[in-house]
Parts: sequence; C-alpha cells; structure tokens
Amino acid sequence: MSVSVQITQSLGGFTLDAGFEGEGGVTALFGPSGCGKTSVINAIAGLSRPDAGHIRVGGHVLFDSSKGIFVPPHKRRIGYVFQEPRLFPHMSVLENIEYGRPMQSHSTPMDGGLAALGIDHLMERRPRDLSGGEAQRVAIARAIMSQPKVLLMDEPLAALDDARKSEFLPYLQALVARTSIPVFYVSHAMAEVAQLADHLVVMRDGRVVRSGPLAQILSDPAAVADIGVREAGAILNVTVARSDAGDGLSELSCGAGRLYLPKVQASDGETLRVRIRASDVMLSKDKPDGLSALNILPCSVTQLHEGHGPGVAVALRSGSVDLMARVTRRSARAMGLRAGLNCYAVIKSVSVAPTDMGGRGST
Ligand SMILES: Nc1ncnc2c1ncn2[C@@H]1O[C@H](COP(=O)(O)OP(=O)(O)OP(=O)(O)O)[C@@H](O)[C@H]1O
Repeated sequence: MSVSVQITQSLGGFTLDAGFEGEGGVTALFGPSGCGKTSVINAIAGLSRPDAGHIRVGGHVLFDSSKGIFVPPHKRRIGYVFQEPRLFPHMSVLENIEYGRPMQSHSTPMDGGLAALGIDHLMERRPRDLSGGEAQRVAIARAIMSQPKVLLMDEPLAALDDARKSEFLPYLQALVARTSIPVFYVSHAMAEVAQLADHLVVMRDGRVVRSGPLAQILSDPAAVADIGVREAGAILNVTVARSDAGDGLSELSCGAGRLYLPKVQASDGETLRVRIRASDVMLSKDKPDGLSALNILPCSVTQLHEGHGPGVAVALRSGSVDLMARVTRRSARAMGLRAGLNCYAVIKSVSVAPTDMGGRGST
C-alpha cells in the first residue's frame, strides 16, 4: 500500500516542510525532539490542516490543497496511540476496547492483531490495576478495534522504563507482523525503530533529511550524521542456529557467516533482526590472532565517508551482508582504508546490546 506525504505548514514560529514516499508497512518518523514528527502525524490524522500539499495513503486522498480536499478526522478511519494510554478510568479493559468498535460492527479486527497483544486475561480489570505496558497494549487494542485504515503511534513506549520497554516490544512486533495496515511510528529511539520499522523517515528542523528502506539508510555511511554517530549501524537478518550456545551466548547465522552474540529470547530456526552499531565494529587489515573477540568476519570496504568530526564511516560488505564501522580518520589513514580493500571486521559479542536484538527478521 503506497504512502505519499508532501506538506508545508506554518506552526507559530515553526515551519514544517516535509515530504516522503513509502510502501506501507511500518514507517518510522525519527528525529530529535521538536523536529516535527508529531506535527506530521497530526496532519495525517487530520487533527491539523497543512497550508499546502497532499497526503495519500493507499488509494485514499486524505488531503490535497490543489483540489481543495480535506477529509475530516472522523472520516479518515485512523487509529491513534499516544504516549500515554488515555483509557477511561471508570470502564473495564473490555469496555475500553469495545469503545473503539465501530457501531454495527461485530467482527474481530485485523488479522488476529488483537490476539498478538496478549491482553485476554486483563479484560475485567480497571485501568488503575494495569501496569504501564499493559495499559498501553489495551490502548493499542482499542485503536485497532476501530478497524483503522492507518495506525499512528506517537512514542507509545515513551512513558515506560527500559525493562517495560523490552517487555512491550515483542507485542508490538507481533502486532505489526500480523497487520496489513500501514503504521506510522514516531520515535527518537533508534533501538525501537530498528526492531520495528520497514521504512525510515529522518527529520530535522521540520524537514525530511532522509527517507527510504530502513536497512538501506542505516548502512549508508553518508547518513551517519543524520542518524547520529552512536545510532548508526547495519541491520542484519539472522537465523538462530543455537539459541543456547553456552556461556550466555547464542549462535546466529547470517549472510556473513556465524555470529556469537548475547543470548536471544528466540527458538532455534527463528529469524531475527540484529543491529550492529558502527561504533561496535573494529577493523583489521590482517586476520587477528589471539583476540578475545569471537566474531571476526572477512569483508571488503565498499565506501568511506568522512564527516566533520574525527570519525570516518566505513561501509563494508561481508558475504551477502552490509556492515558499517566507524573509525578515526587517523586509523583510516594508518590502515590505508580505501574502497576495494579486503580486511576483517571484528565485533565484540558483549558490545551488542540486548535491545538491539530480536526484531522482526524481514527487512
Ligand atoms: N499548534 C502549534 N503552534 C505553534 N507551534 C507548534 C504547534 N504545534 C507544534 N508546534 C511547534 O512545532 C515544533 C515541532 O513540534 P512536534 O511536536 O511536531 O515535534 P516532535 O518532533 O514530535 O517533538 P517531540 O519528539 O518532542 O514530541 C515544536 O517547536 C513545537 O513547539
């Protein structure tokens, strides 16, 4: 399902001038606080009206200033999940969810998406008796109960602590894997985005600075400055060869060979996404010997990108997999790094954070 957004809007002293195309699935709007992410999804929801441009989702034109089209919010069939669950405190979970059901509808929504949220056992409770993560899952259930054509999520994990976020993410992953409706997911946390999104829209100061398939942008060395040097890194699709390889590690197989990384919560044979941050990859011209790192992958340099700081982003190809490393200019010079050079990428097992492992393996 195609998505096309091209809008300009003056909001007080702030100017939104944002455009991107997508193919449905999960589109993440990523960028620092105040860059305009919420303003974009408010425009998609119809909660605000851009000054000019268009918003098309699938075959539906929601807004087109040149044709005078502005579909009012209640006719857009949008599900909106906010940072806080915003449940009705006097209603049970079931009543809250049923509130989202359109009148005359008796069907259960969205390809079993509701089942993915794991809230069956909570139906009789009041919102005050739910944890933050449970309440947010109920809020999502209410949103999908309306059988929306588009699901908007504005930092749905923002109010949860790190432990609750890790618990919550698998539910979101299961949900987006089961739904066919386009999801717009606002976040400034790349770990979340990397696990969920198919497409990435990077925003800054009201503008879109990058837009495209997630894996492609994250492995593009020229995009490092826009993503952030700490966040940049490749997404690998891996298959779990041995979930428990001993010593708290899992053995994972990917197009670059075998990787040993901190134990994943997944069964043998499952496919997962793993984000390998550029700052966690070291390079060596010769095959390292006697090194403590378990993951040493032969690769060749495909591209170098110098930023304004001391770092150089190095795009690498290992087997059928793209990786990225970030080294200092000084190291790059000393090693004679250039496109075509064969070298070894060294990934320290324990440096890969658990939050970077376990997303849907499908990008
Ligand atoms: N109705 C409005 N009137 C004036 N300024 C507005 C209005 N709506 C948004 N803004 C301003 O537009 C800018 C972008 O806000 P927006 O909420 O879209 O950013 P964001 O990227 O979602 O930020 P955050 O991650 O902090 O939620 C901010 O500077 C905000 O103050």
